[in-house]
Amino acid sequence: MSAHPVIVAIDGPSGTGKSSTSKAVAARLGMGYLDTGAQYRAITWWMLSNGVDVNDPAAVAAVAGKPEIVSGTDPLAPTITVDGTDVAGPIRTAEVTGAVSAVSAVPAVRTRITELQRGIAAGAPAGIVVEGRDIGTTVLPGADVKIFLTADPEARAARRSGELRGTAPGAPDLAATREALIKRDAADSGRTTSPLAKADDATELDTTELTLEQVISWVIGVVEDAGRKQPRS
Ligand SMILES: Nc1ncnc2c1ncn2[C@@H]1O[C@H](COP(=O)(O)OP(=O)(O)O)[C@@H](O)[C@H]1O
Ligand SMILES: Nc1ccn([C@@H]2O[C@H](COP(=O)(O)OP(=O)(O)O)[C@@H](O)[C@H]2O)c(=O)n1
Repeated sequence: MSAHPVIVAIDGPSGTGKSSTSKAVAARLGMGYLDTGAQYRAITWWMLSNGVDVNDPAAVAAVAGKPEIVSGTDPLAPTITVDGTDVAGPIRTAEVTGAVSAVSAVPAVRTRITELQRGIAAGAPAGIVVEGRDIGTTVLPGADVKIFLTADPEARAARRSGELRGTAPGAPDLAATREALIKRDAADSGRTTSPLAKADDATELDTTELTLEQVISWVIGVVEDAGRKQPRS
């Protein structure tokens, strides 16, 4: 038994395997799971649905406190609602994907969502795997385990494109997906407030040549090692 519920932070750019890995690790270790990207997508969906100009940071900041975002943390059935509406599907549209970097760069949005994330992590009785862009650096700098996943843009675009083709008829082709992904990485890495970055004490894993199962096993190994090193209660 560890002294406190274990907190695992998994960061990295799009298509590196954060969501699939985090869900599987959490499920196998009996922990909670939080997709922070889904929360930024949810607030972006609300802005678009309410006619807010997502390219006007002041307009976004003025209403950043309005939507109530609730995340369910069961890794086998994660949920996300905005003001009680299930938005799991709508937050994955190309429109939301195209607007999310602008909305998530607004400091008032980040403050609000970061508070929400810290509350969820602090209230996770069995520990939690939290995935995103700034979890190890900003949201949970004291996390027990910090992992930063990377992969070549080609591999990431191919994975994302394959996924979109499976779920969204008329999805953009590989080149368009690659271009959109690189643009979003640059915006997320270049923003002033809490950019996408590897924490100094995070362990990096390049997943380009690895199967998902290999990545999952490696992360579980790192989490179990950290558990062994913790002081016993
Ligand atoms: N190591 C891997 N090898 C091949 N495909 C992978 C690997 N990791 C993830 N995938 C696939 O790539 C897609 C994107 O993975 P996802 O976990 O959503 O990445 P992220 O959360 O980092 O954007 C999914 O379809 C997933 O099944
Ligand atoms: N911790 C986080 C997580 C996501 N985000 C933002 O939310 C967007 C969507 O995140 P996501 O994890 O759903 O992205 P994908 O991995 O699905 O491509 C990112 O491109 C970032 O702009 C963020 O700013 N901080």
